[in-house]
Amino acid sequence: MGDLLAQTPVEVLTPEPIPQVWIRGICMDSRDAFPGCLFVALPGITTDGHRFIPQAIQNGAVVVLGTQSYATQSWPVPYLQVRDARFALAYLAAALYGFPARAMTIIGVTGTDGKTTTTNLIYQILLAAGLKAGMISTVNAVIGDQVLDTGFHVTTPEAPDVQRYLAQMREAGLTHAVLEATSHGLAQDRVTACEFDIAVVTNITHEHLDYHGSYEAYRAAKARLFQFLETTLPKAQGNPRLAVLNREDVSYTFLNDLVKGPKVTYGLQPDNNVWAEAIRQDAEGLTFVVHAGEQTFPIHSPLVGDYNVYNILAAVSATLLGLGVDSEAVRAGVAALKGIPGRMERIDLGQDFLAIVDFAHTPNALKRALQTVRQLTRGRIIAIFGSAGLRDREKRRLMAAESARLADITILTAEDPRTESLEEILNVMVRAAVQAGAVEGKTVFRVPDRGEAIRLGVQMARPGDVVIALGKGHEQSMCFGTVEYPWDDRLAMRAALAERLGLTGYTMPYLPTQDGSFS
Ligand SMILES: CC(=O)N[C@H]1[C@@H](OP(=O)(O)OP(=O)(O)OC[C@H]2O[C@@H](n3ccc(=O)[nH]c3=O)[C@H](O)[C@@H]2O)O[C@H](CO)[C@@H](O)[C@@H]1O[C@H](C)C(=O)N[C@@H](C)C(=O)N[C@H](CCC(=O)O)C(=O)O
Ligand SMILES: Nc1ncnc2c1ncn2[C@@H]1O[C@H](COP(=O)(O)OP(=O)(O)OP(=O)(O)O)[C@@H](O)[C@H]1O
Repeated sequence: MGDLLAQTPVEVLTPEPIPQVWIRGICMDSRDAFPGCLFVALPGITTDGHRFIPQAIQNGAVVVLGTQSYATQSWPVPYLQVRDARFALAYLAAALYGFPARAMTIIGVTGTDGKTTTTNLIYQILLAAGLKAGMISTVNAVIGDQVLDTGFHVTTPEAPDVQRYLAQMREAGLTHAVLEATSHGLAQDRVTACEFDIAVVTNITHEHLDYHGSYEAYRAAKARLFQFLETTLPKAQGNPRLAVLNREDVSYTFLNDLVKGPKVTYGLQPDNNVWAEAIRQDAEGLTFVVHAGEQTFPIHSPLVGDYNVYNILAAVSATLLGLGVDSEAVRAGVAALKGIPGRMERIDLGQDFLAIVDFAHTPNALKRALQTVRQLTRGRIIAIFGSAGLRDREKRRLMAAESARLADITILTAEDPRTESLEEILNVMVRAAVQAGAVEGKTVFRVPDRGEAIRLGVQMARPGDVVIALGKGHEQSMCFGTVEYPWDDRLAMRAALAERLGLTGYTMPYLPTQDGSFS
């Protein structure tokens, strides 16, 4: 334990000498504690990990680390007091795995919307350049040939998992890793000690203000990714240190002032290091000309949504300018990303209108998604979405109002209400839609059951319309109360389309709202 701590900047406040205990692993949840582990007690939002020290010891923890005063602790195993348990957890996990990030080039991607897409674009470009790359993103972690499911709801895994994935990548001989870093992940030190070489921001708009308290605090959490660039240690393979900033985003001035080291900007204007012109969007995707430093080349992406131009420019900045990847590999990598599950994913059972499932769950993403589908149709847009319980409350109003302005018909429904009242969430949203000009029963509808809502949207569709279900994307469950029910918007959309078309073999997934047991 002492050897491990000596490799980290963690300061132990307990006056006794650090015990020479061999630890077999680190755990932060007493329920997962195992013989020989170090238990890190985290002060949480709902409870406090210190309360579970007895259970962790019972399950086999041989050392405990926490922030409560050592003077008040009396346990049969050593207790180490530190100032910041999450910071200590991250560094100790990195040390336990031999600081895997130091052996690789690490690219971090943060932002409100577009992280997964940009992470995947960078990953594909690295592969096209012949580099051995891995990736940790919302949808999965890819380590060589292995694809690991990172869970339903957490995008950036906990620090011990991040370090374990990185160690697996190093062992598999990978040289590059792309990490999606959420604001929660950054604020909770899940990616601290990841030795970032390149930091990329997509945009910083409105999201998670419930957790962070204010836009400024949310932005500060995202900015940590750029601060990490300053602390990355020299690597044998060199440090391609670079900050990649979106000059056309509201975060730009703040981040530009903060970043003192090398940086590049991207955007649509020619005053950027990387910029785009001659953008064309059709059903086949996006085509445009990229200017990157001294180079100019055409690019085609099968992705739908003009906001993806920004995601692609961010990926070009990180790879071509940051890592010296050539433009052919950039073009091949961008072309290789055909789509991401649940992002502008088309569901086609032969109907005469477009049916789409998208993951937009912020006001900005919803706006961009609806603007995109407007370009794909001369018909009407029927938008179906809700807003999660126990998460940012302010965005409910903003999203409903945005849809009232941009869609022809808005159907408001359940989206992970958790322990909040679904009825109250919908009341707030309907009110905001009406204030923005929608008419209840005519252009805005309240349908608590998500399957019914999708069914209604599909039934209302006329030839040439777009029916778009937003907010759940690739996700595989929906939370009512404290129970996760299996749910997939894509299955629900297929079932609703099949009903309309008279096809058999498709079933609407069950949700508790279907029998009125949860409203
Ligand atoms: C809101 C939030 O960020 N919650 C995180 C937070 O939980 P918390 O503070 O409520 O923890 P707590 O329940 O009070 O427990 C405190 C400590 O006691 C421990 N405990 C608890 C019970 C017990 O019996 N034994 C025990 O040891 C817990 O493991 C924890 O270490 O600390 C936990 C431990 O680090 C995280 O797992 C948990 O993430 C939960 C799973 C979560 O839902 N997070 C979401 C909001 C999240 O992180 N999302 C982001 C953003 C996604 C996006 O941008 O779209 C993400 O990166 O996925
Ligand atoms: N650059 C962008 N600007 C605005 N909206 C975007 C952008 N890129 C993607 N989106 C929208 O955001 C949705 C989610 O995209 P993506 O998964 O790439 O973002 P994310 O930041 O990883 O989201 P999350 O943090 O929730 O995992 C997409 O379905 C699309 O509607």
